[in-house]
Amino acid sequence: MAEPPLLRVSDVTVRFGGLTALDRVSFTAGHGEVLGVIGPNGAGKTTLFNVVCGFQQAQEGSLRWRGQVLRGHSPHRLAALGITRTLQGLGLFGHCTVLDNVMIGADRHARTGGLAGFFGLRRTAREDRALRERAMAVLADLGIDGHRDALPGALPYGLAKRVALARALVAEPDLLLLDEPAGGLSEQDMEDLGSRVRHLAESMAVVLVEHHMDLVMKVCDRVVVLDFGRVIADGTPAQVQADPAVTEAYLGAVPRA
Ligand SMILES: Nc1ncnc2c1ncn2[C@@H]1O[C@H](COP(=O)(O)OP(=O)(O)OP(=O)(O)O)[C@@H](O)[C@H]1O
Repeated sequence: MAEPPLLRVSDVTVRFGGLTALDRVSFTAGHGEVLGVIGPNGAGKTTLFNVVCGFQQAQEGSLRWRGQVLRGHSPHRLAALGITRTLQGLGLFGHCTVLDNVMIGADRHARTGGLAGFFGLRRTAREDRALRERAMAVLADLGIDGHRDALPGALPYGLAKRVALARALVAEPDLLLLDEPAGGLSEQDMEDLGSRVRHLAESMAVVLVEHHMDLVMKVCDRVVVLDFGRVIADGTPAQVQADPAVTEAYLGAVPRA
């Protein structure tokens, strides 16, 4: 029997009062795949990201991870499942060094997770050393190991974004969720991000919620397009670009805004 996709989102509906932010949204994300989620302002992208992360509960529908329904899905259980995320902006601890920020992301592997793991309360010296080595390896892979002792605020934005990515990668996820990773990046940083995401997809699935169309079209294997909370297209970049419903959603967004 065929393996189930890593993540299956089925008929997810989220309402805020009278407003339906997500309307029976379904899609899958599979190993080795970069899936883009796009849509005009207010289409439901952030809400969808929040549902997958467990920040937001869906009123209807389900999430399946490796074929199993996720119940009581919450953000602090994500890394243990093998799912990590970067948020819009940085989300880093300003008073912690780059290395400590990255080590915080590793609770999937540390024996003690969360804050206890972070403060080293019950982590053994050996676990701590292994975690430090893994964090340093991820920093080196992203070309920022030279900044391990810096505070994130002292780094240029593009490098600080890489720290946020390193923190998501140190837990060695099977699914990486990126919420607007290109926001605030220079052209060059965006190029680097694009090749990095392609490289990452060799060992995991990546879901990319993004406004920068060039990046999405260049990097994604498949693109899901939302409009008014509904999936209006799901296909390759070429297919969604040629889809009149997608063009209309984006053109229609101008007077709507
Ligand atoms: N907590 C909330 N309470 C009420 N309405 C909300 C809430 N969060 C989102 N919405 C509404 O749900 C809809 C979808 O919003 P969402 O932020 O998910 O869209 P988006 O595609 O991420 O938009 P953008 O591209 O502008 O970030 C919008 O109409 C928004 O105003």
